[in-house]
Amino acid sequence: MTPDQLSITLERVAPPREVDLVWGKCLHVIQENIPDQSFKTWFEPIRPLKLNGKVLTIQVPSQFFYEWLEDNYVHLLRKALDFSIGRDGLLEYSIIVDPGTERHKPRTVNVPTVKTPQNSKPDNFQTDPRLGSTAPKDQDSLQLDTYLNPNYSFDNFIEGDCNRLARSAGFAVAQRPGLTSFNPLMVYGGVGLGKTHLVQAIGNYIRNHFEDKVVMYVSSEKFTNQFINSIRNNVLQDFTDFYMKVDVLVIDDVQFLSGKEKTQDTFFHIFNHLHQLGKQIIMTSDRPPRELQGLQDRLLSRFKWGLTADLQTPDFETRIAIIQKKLQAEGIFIEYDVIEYVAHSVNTNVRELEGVIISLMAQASLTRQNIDVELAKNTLKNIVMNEEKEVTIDTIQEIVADFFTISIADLKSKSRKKENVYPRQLAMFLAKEFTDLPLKSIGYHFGGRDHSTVIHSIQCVNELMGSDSDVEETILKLRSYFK
Ligand SMILES: Nc1ncnc2c1ncn2[C@@H]1O[C@H](COP(=O)(O)OP(=O)(O)OP(=O)(O)O)[C@@H](O)[C@H]1O
Repeated sequence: MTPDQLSITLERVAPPREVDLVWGKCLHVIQENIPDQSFKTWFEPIRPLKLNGKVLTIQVPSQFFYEWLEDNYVHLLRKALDFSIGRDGLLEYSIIVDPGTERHKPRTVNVPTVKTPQNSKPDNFQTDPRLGSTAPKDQDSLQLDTYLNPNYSFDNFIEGDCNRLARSAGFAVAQRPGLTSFNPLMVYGGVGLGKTHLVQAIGNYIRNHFEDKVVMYVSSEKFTNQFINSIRNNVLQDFTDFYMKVDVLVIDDVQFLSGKEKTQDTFFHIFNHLHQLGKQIIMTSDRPPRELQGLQDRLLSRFKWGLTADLQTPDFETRIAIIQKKLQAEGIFIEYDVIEYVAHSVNTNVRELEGVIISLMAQASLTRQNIDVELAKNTLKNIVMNEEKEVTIDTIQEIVADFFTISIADLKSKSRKKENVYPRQLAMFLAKEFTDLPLKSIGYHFGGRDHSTVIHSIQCVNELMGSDSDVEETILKLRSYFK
């Protein structure tokens, strides 16, 4: 290296910032006082932002993260501040409220006791000046855009086989509203599978990329209430005029219009008017148009003019990706085996999956435990027990292990001993019968076996049942526990 190169290298090394040094001292104290795993989870993601006199500002990834620190580590943080700044040191949190847009919400906390959180302001619902509407300001008044939730975006909508068509059609519509052949775009699917998320993402995208376009998102329920109010207040013309002026109409849960003839008549006219003008119409429904009973045929036939795309239950890999995205948004780190366990166990819909993750975080916060598979199991057990009384794979394993007086560990182990193999095969057989889990997931719950082992076990039990009355009797007994 020549002296010139050396001097260049030296010039590039920035001196450490004071805030980094101070936070480094804090971390030193913290690391000495808590397990490595907790340190990694709760302190590594923190970024020191600035030091203003004795006030240290740190950036935390989410509201949840901040609350966790406050609930669990406030005394440790005080100790760390005493060491690095002194007893009059103060800590200020900067919370990332929306990771996508990097907005920050300052929140000052004088460790250990004084919190001065700034609550987010309620949405400022105003009538929209672009339409000159004079509708009164109540919850069913006519307002634009404000019903769009900015948290729903394409970026945080995970793509998988379950939603590929709907997502790409949605994205095409968002890029060229009214100009594709997907007009109307009808997205349908079961509860909690992302219909609202997807159509709101389309609305948000259009709003952010086409300033002049007026986007209206409304649930069919709200639309109906507005319609009824407009008749009551003798302003039906204002109501239809309002909707006929929008560029993009997103109407959620159209199955709700079922049986409401007058509302359907008005919607029909609005639909025709907008469609003729090349305005974009986007709808969701909990079932395909052909199954929408109580809707007029003339509406149903129009729903089919554009594209109808469905959302299916996400597969295992998509569930993993959804959980990871959710954790990332919350700024939480959870070991992969826990994520895998939850993804294997919750295969109904995304809302439920998110619910489990939130319960898990809450549970961990309340009991001050690390988020591990054991905690996930207990959380899931409680949710399932309370809400559905559904048979879970854990229950099956517990009952079968008890029945044969072997341990659950043996039931799941690789042991080839006869006294373990037979109960294991029976448990897999019952898991197939009583849960909706795919074979791959059942195998996963039995020590990570693959789906062909599960098929083999089920075949063995079927054969034994036909040839051995004791086996048949055992199965009858075991079944009775789950019915
Ligand atoms: N593909 C996905 N990627 C990320 N999050 C998703 C995805 N699908 C759904 N979600 C999340 O799951 C939750 C439920 O989704 P959403 O409310 O859009 O479902 P829905 O189909 O409209 O349900 P409902 O029929 O009850 O109205 C939301 O928090 C949403 O963000």
